[in-house]
Amino acid sequence: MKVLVTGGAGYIGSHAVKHLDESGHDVIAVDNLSLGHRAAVAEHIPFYQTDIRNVAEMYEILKDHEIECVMHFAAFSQVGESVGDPLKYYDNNTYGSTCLLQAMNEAGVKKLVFSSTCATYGEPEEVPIAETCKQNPINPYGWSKLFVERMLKDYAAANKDFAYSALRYFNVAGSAADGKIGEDHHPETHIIPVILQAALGQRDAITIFGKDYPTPDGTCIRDYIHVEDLVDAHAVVMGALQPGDARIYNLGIGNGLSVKQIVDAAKKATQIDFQVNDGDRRAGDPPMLYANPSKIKEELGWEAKYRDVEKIIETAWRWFRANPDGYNDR
Ligand SMILES: NC(=O)c1ccc[n+]([C@@H]2O[C@H](COP(=O)([O-])OP(=O)(O)OC[C@H]3O[C@@H](n4cnc5c(N)ncnc54)[C@H](O)[C@@H]3O)[C@@H](O)[C@H]2O)c1
Ligand SMILES: O=c1ccn([C@@H]2O[C@H](COP(=O)(O)OP(=O)(O)O[C@H]3O[C@H](CO)[C@@H](O)[C@H](O)[C@H]3O)[C@@H](O)[C@H]2O)c(=O)[nH]1
Repeated sequence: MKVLVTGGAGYIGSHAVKHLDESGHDVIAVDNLSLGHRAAVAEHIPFYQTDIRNVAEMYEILKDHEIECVMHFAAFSQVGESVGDPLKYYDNNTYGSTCLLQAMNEAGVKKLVFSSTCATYGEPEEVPIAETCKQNPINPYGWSKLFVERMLKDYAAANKDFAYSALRYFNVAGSAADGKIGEDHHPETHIIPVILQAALGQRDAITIFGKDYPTPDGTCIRDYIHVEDLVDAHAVVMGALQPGDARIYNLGIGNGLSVKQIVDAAKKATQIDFQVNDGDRRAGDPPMLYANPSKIKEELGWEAKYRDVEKIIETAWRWFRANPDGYNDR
């Protein structure tokens, strides 16, 4: 299929571009490089440094390449930042997706796979979280994505030949197994890369944000899925999309792990006893998020291959040790 990946130079988008290319699809990448890295996209892949809010340019790219499906990763995604600067999130994530849909509409592109998030569930009424769980975000980031889900539902209702999927990711981690690409965020806020920076000596310590949550060890619980499993699920979902489809899936493993458990797993994976400090809660963090991942397994036969977080951390550790300065472009 001819696929355009937005946010293709970012962490997950670059893994999607690589996976689609290696699976024989015709893939092109768009990224404004506000956070992404040109070197994360292989030279032979057509790349456009374009903002998704530029409808005219996006229209031209979609038309020129006769794109059949868009995988839409471009967004800002830091929960804490979204609490302090909500307009930044509504502008880029919600309005940006509106612009993208306008360009797709004009260019006649009928398929979209959208990066949603388990942050749309807020503090879920029950865990594990099924897709039917009420969506009630507790931070602007989650709202900025939930609005897009709603917009897609309304757009699909008005355009019966349109097909889309909203994939609600839990916490994405790890790096390509062949070590070619990895995670490089500035600033880095995600727990696993922050820990690995501490293990490399680039940080004095890591801080656990809150030990007084209503969880067994008092730290927040999340569900960590390997980035290569995640992008594989995208390709499977894309292949299943038929006109009129609205496929909503959780992408997680279904295994809730606390921040303390992640710290312990990282100490084992790295064999380094980095310093761990206790800190206050971070604004906007729900105590417990983990998936019921059975819907995608039942409907499409897909499930994650990486089950062990230590193995996931090992792939990230390999990338961090080989590339201590990431793509070295900041
Ligand atoms: N990382 C996670 O754990 C996680 C979990 C749930 C959902 N998500 C979602 O997955 C997607 C990708 O996340 P990521 O971790 O790869 O983030 P990332 O920051 O590494 O990648 C996002 C990319 O989008 C680009 N971008 C941002 N705004 C743009 C715009 N207006 N026009 C063009 N390009 C733009 C950035 O330059 C960056 O390269 C996001 O939509 C995020 O909300 C991520
Ligand atoms: O230095 C740190 C960083 C994080 N945490 C904690 O670790 C957990 C995971 O945090 P992080 O890695 O920042 O991920 P989340 O805040 O859970 O958000 C990620 O996962 C969400 C889905 O759960 C996505 O929607 C977001 O885009 C993505 O950033 C949270 O409890 C944090 O409070 C710490 O204790 N110390």
